[in-house]
Order: sequence, then C-alpha cells, then structure tokens
Amino acid sequence: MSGLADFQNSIYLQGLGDVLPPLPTDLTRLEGLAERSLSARAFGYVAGSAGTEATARANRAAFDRWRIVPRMLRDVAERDLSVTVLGTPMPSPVLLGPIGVQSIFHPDGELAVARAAAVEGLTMVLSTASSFGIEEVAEANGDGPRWYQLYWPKDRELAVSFLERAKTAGYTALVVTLDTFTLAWRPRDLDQAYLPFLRGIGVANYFGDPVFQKAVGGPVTEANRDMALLHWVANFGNPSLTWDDLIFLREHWDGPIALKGIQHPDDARQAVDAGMDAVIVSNHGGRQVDGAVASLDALPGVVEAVRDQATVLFDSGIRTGADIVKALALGARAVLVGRPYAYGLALGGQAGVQHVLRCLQAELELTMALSGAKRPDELHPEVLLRA
Ligand SMILES: Cc1cc2nc3c(=O)[nH]c(=O)nc-3n(C[C@H](O)[C@H](O)[C@H](O)COP(=O)(O)O)c2cc1C
Ligand SMILES: O=C(O)C(=O)c1ccccc1
Repeated sequence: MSGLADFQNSIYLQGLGDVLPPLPTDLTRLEGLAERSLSARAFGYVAGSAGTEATARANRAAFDRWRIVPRMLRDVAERDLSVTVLGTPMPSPVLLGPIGVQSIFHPDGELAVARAAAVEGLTMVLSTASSFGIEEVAEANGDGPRWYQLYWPKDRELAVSFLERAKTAGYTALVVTLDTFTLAWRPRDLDQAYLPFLRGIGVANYFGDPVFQKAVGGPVTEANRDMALLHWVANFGNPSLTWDDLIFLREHWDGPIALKGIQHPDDARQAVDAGMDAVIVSNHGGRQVDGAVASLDALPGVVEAVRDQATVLFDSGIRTGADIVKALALGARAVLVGRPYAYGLALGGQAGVQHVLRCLQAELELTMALSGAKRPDELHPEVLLRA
C-alpha cells in the first residue's frame, strides 16, 4: 500500500464520530460551490473559457468516450504510485499546474497552494503571473519540489531576470507556456470588463523585478502605476517567437525544459528536435482556442510522435482519479491539475487545496488497483475501451 488510499479510510473512520469531510469528495461539485463563494468576476475568470466554451466541454467529453476495463486477480496488494519526472521524485503522477492571479480566489493565494503542495510532497508549478513573488512563494513552499512557468515577455532582459530569480529560488524545471502569448476571446471576462492584471493582480513578479523597474523609471508607485500597467500589457507576450528562439532559453536555463500547450504531433517533434525535455499536451483548459480539439484526443498523436525521446505530460479536463488513469493509459507520464485545486483554494484555503490533492490521489490509487494496476507504468491503452 502506498498509503494514499488511506485517506478514504480516514474519512470513513471520522464518520464514527459524526465528522464529515470539509468539502465534497466528488470534485466536480466544487465549481458549483465556488460560484456561491466567489465574486462574479473571480468566478467568471476561473470557470470561464474561450468563446462558446465548446473546447472546455470537449475536454470533458473526451474523457467520457474512454472507459476503463477492470481486471481481476492480479495481486495489487502492494501499490506504488511514485514517479520521477524531469529529475523530480513525486509520490504520485500529479502536479499542481500553473494558475495565475490566485489571490482573487483566496487572500493567501499561491502561498496557501505552496504550503499545501509541500505538505503533500507534490510539485507546484508557479506561474509568472502569480499574485505573490517567485521568492515569497519559494519560501512558503520550503523543501517542497517546485517548477517555474515562464510567460516569455518581449523584453529579453526581463525574461533572463525571471529565469535567474527562479533558479536562485530553487525552482528546478522550467515550463514555457506557448499557447497564451495573448489572452483569447473570453466572453465571461469581456462581459464584466474584467482583467485582474489591470487591477494590479498577477503583476507582482513584474513590478518587483529590477529589469522591469528600470524600464519604467524606478520602483512602481502611484505616480507611474498606470504607465507600469501599460508596459506590462505591451510586454506580457511575444507573438513573433519561433522555434529558433528556444536556443535562447537553453542558453539561459540549465535545467530541464517543458513546452506547455502542445497539441499537434509535428509541434511535438519540433520540440524534440529543439532538445526540449518534455511537452505538456494542453489546450489551457479550453481558455484559448474555442473550437480546438479536446486535449485528451490530441494526446495519443503526441505520444506517438515523441516516443521515448521526451517526457509527455498532460492537462485540460482532469477532474477525477479515473481521468488520471485514462491520461496515463494513453501515454502521459504525469498530469497537471488545474481548476479543481483553484476551487479548493477558494473554498478552504490551504486545507481546501490539500483536500483536492488527497481526493485525487486516493481515487487514482483505488481506481488503478481495482483495474489491476499496481504502478503507473502498468497502465497502457489496452486498459481502455472506446465507449
Ligand atoms: C484561472 C486560471 C489561470 C491560469 N493561469 C495560467 C498561467 O498563469 N500559466 C499557465 O501556463 N497556465 C495557466 N492556466 C492554465 C492551466 O495551467 C491549465 O492548463 C488548465 O487549467 C487545465 O485545464 P483544467 O483546469 O480545465 O483542467 C490557468 C488556468 C486557469 C483556470
Ligand atoms: O488566465 C489564464 O488562462 C492565464 O493563463 C493567465 C494569463 C496571464 C496572466 C494570468 C493568467
């Protein structure tokens, strides 16, 4: 037993004393609860996706088209969910994906998430657009494993500064998000004229950066704040980047690099050719291209293209342990959780995030065992059937 499923037993045992879990254990129920506790703007920001949200729905529908085929009598008494990804040992193949502006969900934002991740021993991927700074979050994360997600700004000197700060603060792998050099058409935010950054949320890493400050003529104060925000808007993303620019990243980051937002097999091959260590199959939770392919449907093609030349990770639509089993069976080495932990944060701060992480891992372990798998590497496409 790896002990992850013990979480289930502990909940049942609490029932002896009439104690109930703090939040629902079916994590798909958290969105509805978060809607009641968050402001309309914050809820629209996290729950919303691009356009008609067809891709967000497709992400979920794709999981439903695969079904697990349970196997019997395979001695699954000793289970071990641990994996090592890009040099980071993990108790289970679950990471906390990068989510920006977390203080709109809870005042402790990324600090609470960093503490929750550290307690669970799971890897946190910190967004460039975090509400707390790279260094502050690292401190809250302590000895916990952490990776840094880069939004690659136009100003190269600023990019280098981010990378150096992340390295110094103990982030061991770099995730470069390619699918969001500009925010997409997001009606929920547009209808509420809501962009957290323009309210000064999610810009901590920029405003606190010496290179950024130099560009806006000194530390950001009331006097130059609007100018600083406009500089942020102008610098956030760079639509003219090409595959050749990855050489620049290699020069300035000596650890492993994962490209996030890959959906096409040819892009995956180009990532391998560029010497990247990993690709993250993701469509940003349907938040970027409405009408885009479901991320799970893109996964097998990328796995086939990459073979064993790079690590393949997955996100977009993970809500349950069974979803994780499906993504692993289709070839992902590990998955990134997105909205579910943001809802946990909104509903219960650090404890809410821990609840989400424990539920996911416990359900993953139980589902694997009941399907005849002791370890993640025992999951293969043959575990699944098309519905
Ligand atoms: C509120 C919110 C903010 C996000 N911010 C970032 C970010 O700063 N950087 C990034 O690479 N991805 C960001 N993402 C995308 C997630 O990393 C992930 O790809 C996505 O949430 C997966 O979809 P799911 O939440 O539906 O599972 C964000 C997603 C949400 C919901
Ligand atoms: O909202 C997002 O999906 C996102 O990735 C983002 C982009 C810029 C700042 C914060 C979050």
